[in-house]
Amino acid sequence: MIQFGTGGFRAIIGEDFTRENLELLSLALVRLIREKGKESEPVIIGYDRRFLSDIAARWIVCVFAAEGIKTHLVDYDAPTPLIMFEVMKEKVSYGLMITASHNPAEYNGVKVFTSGGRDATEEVTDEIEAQIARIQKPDIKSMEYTKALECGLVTVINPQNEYIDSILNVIDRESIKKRHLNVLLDPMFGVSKTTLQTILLTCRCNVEVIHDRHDTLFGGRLPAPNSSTLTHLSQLVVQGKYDLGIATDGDADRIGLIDAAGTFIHPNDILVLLYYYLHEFKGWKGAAVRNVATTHCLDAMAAHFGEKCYEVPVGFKHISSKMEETDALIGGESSGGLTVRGHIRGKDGVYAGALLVEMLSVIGKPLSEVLRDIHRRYGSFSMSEFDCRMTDRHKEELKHLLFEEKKVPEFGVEVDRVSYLDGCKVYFKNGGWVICRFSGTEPVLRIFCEMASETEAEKISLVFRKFLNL
Ligand SMILES: O=P(O)(O)OC[C@H]1O[C@H](O)[C@H](O)[C@@H](O)[C@@H]1O
Repeated sequence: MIQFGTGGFRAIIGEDFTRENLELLSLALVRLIREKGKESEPVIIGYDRRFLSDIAARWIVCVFAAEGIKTHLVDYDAPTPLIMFEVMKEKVSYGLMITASHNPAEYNGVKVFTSGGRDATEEVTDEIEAQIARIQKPDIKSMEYTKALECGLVTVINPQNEYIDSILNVIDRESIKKRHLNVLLDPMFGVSKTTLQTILLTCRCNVEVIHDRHDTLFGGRLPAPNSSTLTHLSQLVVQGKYDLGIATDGDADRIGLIDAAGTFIHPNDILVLLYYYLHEFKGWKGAAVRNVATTHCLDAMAAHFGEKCYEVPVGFKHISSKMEETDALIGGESSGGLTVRGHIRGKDGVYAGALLVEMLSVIGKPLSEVLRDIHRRYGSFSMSEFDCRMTDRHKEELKHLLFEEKKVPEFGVEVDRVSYLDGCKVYFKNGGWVICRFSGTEPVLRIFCEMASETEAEKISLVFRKFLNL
């Protein structure tokens, strides 16, 4: 079955990530493209380093070719944001990326992009799902790959230089050059190495890279940059006296950061630091957009700047839409994805990495010190994150309790309101909050809580867990 979640269609290889399903999805998109009258435009296709990604890309372009729709194939493992960039640059309506992003190695998937280089909205993915439901299997045709190339239905393209230059053109290269920073890059066996290393080397940083061989098992780790997966990077940053450690997830749209002291800088803090830097140092004005599970420190900062901060459900497509609607300066999520106005509408770990190096060069202070100043000024915010794997049956039981009976526990803190925008989020009168939601990318339930201190956040999270017997 093909079902789109928070970030595209993701499934276990051989279970639902199969040739048959990918061909179905391709034909569904072909039909949608015809319905929208966009059949004269090429579709941009890219893939990452996961098992079967390159082969899957060929299955897909061959279906498009058989239907007479042209595709432009980036025929090497590339970052997701590079494919989004190409969709934006070529001013086409659709693009596809074969990736399951940060999911475990047994997964693969497809992300769909639309005009401007952004994740397809739910409306678009619903339309694709509806098209899929109407397709009979014998309808599917496929052209031989070499033939598709010969008749110009598939064109192999390489937009890497333009993507790299688009980032180099907006960052402050001269300030970075002056600092001669030592950066340790961890692509987590994924796809950021060439682009991010080239950008940083152009800015005269000394860049060393770890975990860069092609390993479809991602070295046995989850290709998601978080405090537990980046322990090796953190040790090496300290041992090698690097100024910064930068990690990106499997398809390089998310970022993880380790400071010179080996401390993991949470994506919430990355967002806050960047918003502060862009607004106060670069003079780039505008609102911030965050999802329901991201720090409210952004709200406090935005209020102080006389700007707005908008809240949306989890999923970068919602961030992109809100940024478009409000012309916001920055948008991001606590899961490590962010983008800035003027670049692609989707999240970009490569661009975020370059901006963070610029920020470090310009501010010239350790990030932990800048964060301390920020918290002194805008208040103290501490987040506790809890993930729990669950079966479909257990999920249904909890859904009933939370969303039909609408029950929440007694937290012992005054409640301001409860929202069901995405999951169940309880806002407290003291500015803290707790959210309980089912992931749209993995079979897990997430409970995130933000309070003024870590102890309080843990305490509230525990109340929710006990209430749900987790
Ligand atoms: O919490 P989840 O539903 O698993 O989503 C976690 C993240 O997954 C993907 O990376 C999406 O692109 C993000 O927008 C989302 O924040």
